[in-house]
Amino acid sequence: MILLKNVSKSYKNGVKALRDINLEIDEGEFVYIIGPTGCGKSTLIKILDGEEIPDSGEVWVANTNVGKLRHSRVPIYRRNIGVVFQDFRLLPTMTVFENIAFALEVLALDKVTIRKRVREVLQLVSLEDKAKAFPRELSGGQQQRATIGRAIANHPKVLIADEPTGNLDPEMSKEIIALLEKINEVENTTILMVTHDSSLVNSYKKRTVALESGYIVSDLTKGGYHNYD
Ligand SMILES: Nc1ncnc2c1ncn2[C@@H]1O[C@H](COP(=O)(O)OP(=O)(O)OP(=O)(O)O)[C@@H](O)[C@H]1O
Repeated sequence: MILLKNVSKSYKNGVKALRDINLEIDEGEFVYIIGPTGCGKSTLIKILDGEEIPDSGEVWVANTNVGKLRHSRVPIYRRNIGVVFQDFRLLPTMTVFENIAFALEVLALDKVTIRKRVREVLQLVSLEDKAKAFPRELSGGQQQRATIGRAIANHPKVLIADEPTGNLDPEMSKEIIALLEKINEVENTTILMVTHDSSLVNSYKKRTVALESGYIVSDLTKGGYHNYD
């Protein structure tokens, strides 16, 4: 599903954000990407969603050669990927239902199909009773669940969650991990969760790829990470 071959990326200021990255992630996998601040996690995400182009190497996501994607093809390619950030980014003037529906309306799907999928998603993220609520009326955890619902509405092949628990307390963080696991299982979505929270990674024992100074320093199938910072 995801394949990076000898990928390197430097910025104009000379910072080498990623160095010779080799990574293969199969369809349906759940993988944590962990590492200290500045290790290259965001750069990796930007390369996967076509926002940045690597200096060298190959990047394949869902049979698309992302590094070679023409600029005009990026929006269509991004339909394969759902991205969730730590700061939710829901539209404040729309209800939860409308926020999720909006992700499908831009794809010009018909109304009946949209309503059916939004109801299905609301059930999956356990927000059926909040369909008519506005984001400001929700707790942080509920807002993040709505954001995740919006990100998966279009059945993306890959869901990238960039520090999705960054603004949440430990209890809500657990809820979000449980939801991501459920989506991974029910929808068979390949999930990449970026975090710097080693305690979280160590309590869920899933494949964990650790980055440091732009290098992959470990890739362990049953988790495990020790931050030497
Ligand atoms: N647009 C940019 N221009 C120049 N340097 C950049 C740019 N974006 C990131 N960098 C640098 O590249 C390195 C990797 O940054 P990146 O944002 O990928 O790290 P990160 O692991 O996501 O960090 P954090 O956990 O703080 O978000 C850092 O040294 C950063 O300062």
